[in-house]
Amino acid sequence: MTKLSVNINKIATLRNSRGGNNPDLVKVALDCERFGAEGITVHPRPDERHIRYKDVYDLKSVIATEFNIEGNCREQKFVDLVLENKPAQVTLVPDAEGQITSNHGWDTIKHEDYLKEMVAVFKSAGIRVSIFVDPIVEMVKAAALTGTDRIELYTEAYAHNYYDNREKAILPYVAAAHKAHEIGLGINAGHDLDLHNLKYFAESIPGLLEVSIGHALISDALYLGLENTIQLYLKQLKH
Ligand SMILES: CC(=O)[C@@H](O)[C@H](O)COP(=O)(O)O
Ligand SMILES: NCC(=O)COP(=O)(O)O
Repeated sequence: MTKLSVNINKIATLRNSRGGNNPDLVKVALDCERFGAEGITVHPRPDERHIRYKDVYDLKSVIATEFNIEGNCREQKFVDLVLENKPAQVTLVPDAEGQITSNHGWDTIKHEDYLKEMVAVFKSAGIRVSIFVDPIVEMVKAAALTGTDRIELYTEAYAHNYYDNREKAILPYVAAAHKAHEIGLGINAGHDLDLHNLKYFAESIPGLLEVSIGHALISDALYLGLENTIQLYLKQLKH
């Protein structure tokens, strides 16, 4: 069964817009768990425009499900943060500073040696590692050479092309997933997954272990309520 990890970046965006503690990020994380989320994802960025580094410490001490920290391991501050908090999983994402949102996966061929080094750093601290990649078979193959436990398939292209032709949009993901299985990598996925495109994705990707969803889920919660929204997302993952 695929686990739903709720990305709470957008809750922090809302909180930061007024400088106080409303909404309370920790409370929202705990409520997400209470409402059925099987993990909590955060993606602290160097400018701390949503998740602050301090939030990670606050969350780590209370989260009972799988805590997933995403970010760019080229930032030493990020590496230290992850090692000090020891989440269940770290997801390595190659974002440039100031980027609006993630827009590409790692070039695992070009950066194989570097990634191998970083994967070893996190794994020796007992942290499961996932590498964010585009759905390209060659990138999946090279990811395996780094020693990573999992890959996270970057699903923006799938989400973008879903309405046009979902059968075509899913093809590179199916090929990437088959390769990942063949070489023993676990599969996560995320970015722009939503209530419309999630079910077909989860049904089409065998052995999908986890999806992390933030933007659409938090937006849906404005209309549907957080508890109901989480239940609806969980329903899409049951097949
Ligand atoms: C790696 C990924 O796809 C998501 O974590 C995405 O980057 C969310 O980050 P923002 O909330 O900053 O857009
Ligand atoms: N790893 C993807 C993630 O955490 C959430 O991405 P999005 O749903 O906010 O696009």
